[in-house]
Amino acid sequence: MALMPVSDALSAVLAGAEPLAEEMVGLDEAFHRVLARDLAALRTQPPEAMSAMDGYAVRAADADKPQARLKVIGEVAAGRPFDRVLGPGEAARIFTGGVVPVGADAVVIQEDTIAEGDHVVLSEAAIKGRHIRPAGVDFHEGMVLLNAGRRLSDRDLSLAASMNHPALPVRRHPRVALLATGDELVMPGATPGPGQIVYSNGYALRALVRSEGAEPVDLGIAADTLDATVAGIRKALDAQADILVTTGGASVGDHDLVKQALEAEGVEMAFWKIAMRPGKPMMHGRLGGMRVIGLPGNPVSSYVCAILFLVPLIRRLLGRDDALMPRETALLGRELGANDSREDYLRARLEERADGTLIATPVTQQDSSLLGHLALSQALVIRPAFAPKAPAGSPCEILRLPN
Ligand SMILES: Nc1nc2c(c(=O)[nH]1)N[C@H]1C(S)=C(S)[C@@H](COP(=O)(O)OP(=O)(O)OC[C@H]3O[C@@H](n4cnc5c(N)ncnc54)[C@H](O)[C@@H]3O)O[C@H]1N2
Ligand code: MOO
Repeated sequence: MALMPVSDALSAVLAGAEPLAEEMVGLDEAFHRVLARDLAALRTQPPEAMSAMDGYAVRAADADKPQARLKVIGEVAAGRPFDRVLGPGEAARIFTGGVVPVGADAVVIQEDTIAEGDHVVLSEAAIKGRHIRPAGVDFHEGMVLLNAGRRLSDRDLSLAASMNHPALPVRRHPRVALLATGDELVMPGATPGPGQIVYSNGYALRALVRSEGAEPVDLGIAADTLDATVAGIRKALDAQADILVTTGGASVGDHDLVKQALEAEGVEMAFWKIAMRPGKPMMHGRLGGMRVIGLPGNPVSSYVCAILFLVPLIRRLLGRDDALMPRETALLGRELGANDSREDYLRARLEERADGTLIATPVTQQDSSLLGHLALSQALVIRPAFAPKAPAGSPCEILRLPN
């Protein structure tokens, strides 16, 4: 049977993935959360024309050349506006953030003035509008400055505060349950017995899940039995996981029981096996509201599939406006042979030349068990199925790996 193309598999994983419910959180908690609704300013900033400097508010027409001598009629500090109108020949002492008095249309900085009792002499001419921040120069009440679907940055939090929002509507964290399978797995730090290997996949996956704004739920390691795998799936349901990610047991061996266990629990499989390397035995299905992604056990396969399928799914559930990872163009750092029927995702080193050109050099060993090469790679080079031989220097598509 022909394997499912990667793009069809991604469409199946994302089909019907609607943003999760919203919740209100305080500004400090909103960092890197995804905004659930467009956010409009609740006020105009600055609310009135304000001075950008310490000095004197003046009427520019009174002081269009140096040596103008003006009467100082009062003082304006930030938060302490003053209610008099500036008349001809008058000035007001003003400090940064002070509301510019009615009648004034320029500020002369303190360094360009000489105070003489209740008068001030300007050593520079005043220029209309100079050192004044007009009302609303930053934003006006009602303006939408942050859009739904945006992952909030540190600067966004200050902007939202300035818009006078003490709390923001964000999408709740998707819960991602991770269930490893394999009799051979022991935890890091243990002394592995004959043939045993150290469990590693979950660490990268949980970190990736967390960095994408989802909440990982660790369901541990299930033994290679149907009962243990079914018990793990039920734990995911009990944990109200939005997504269950299994690792291992996805292929065709006698001990690969994940698909069987999922189907026994009523999972409707959308696909099993895709035309991709690494990641061929990946599967996907649904159990009620829980989406299931069955990843292959090889550590590189599970990670690459998580980047390609799990990350966009989490982003869709968060309602992000950038669910699909951007692809870039680079030049190949070495020759590649012709590809077969599986789309290839080659681990590659990435360098940037002085002129900005990216050079992606696939590591020579691409076996899907090699974590050393994965850790040293910064990108995946994407080779379409049946791509012909490509010489060094030819353009290729890449996907950057997260840091
Ligand atoms: N006859 C065939 N054999 C295989 C095929 C195939 O099409 N026909 N596909 C191969 C491909 S491609 C992959 S990928 C693997 C995936 O198989 P499974 O998903 O069943 O994975 P396991 O057999 O359970 O494990 C593979 C490998 O990875 C190690 N592993 C598993 N989990 C972890 C973990 N959490 N941390 C670290 N290492 C883990 C496991 O010990 C195995 O060495 O199947 C091929 N076979
Ligand atoms: O496609 Mo499997 O995922 O090589 O290694």
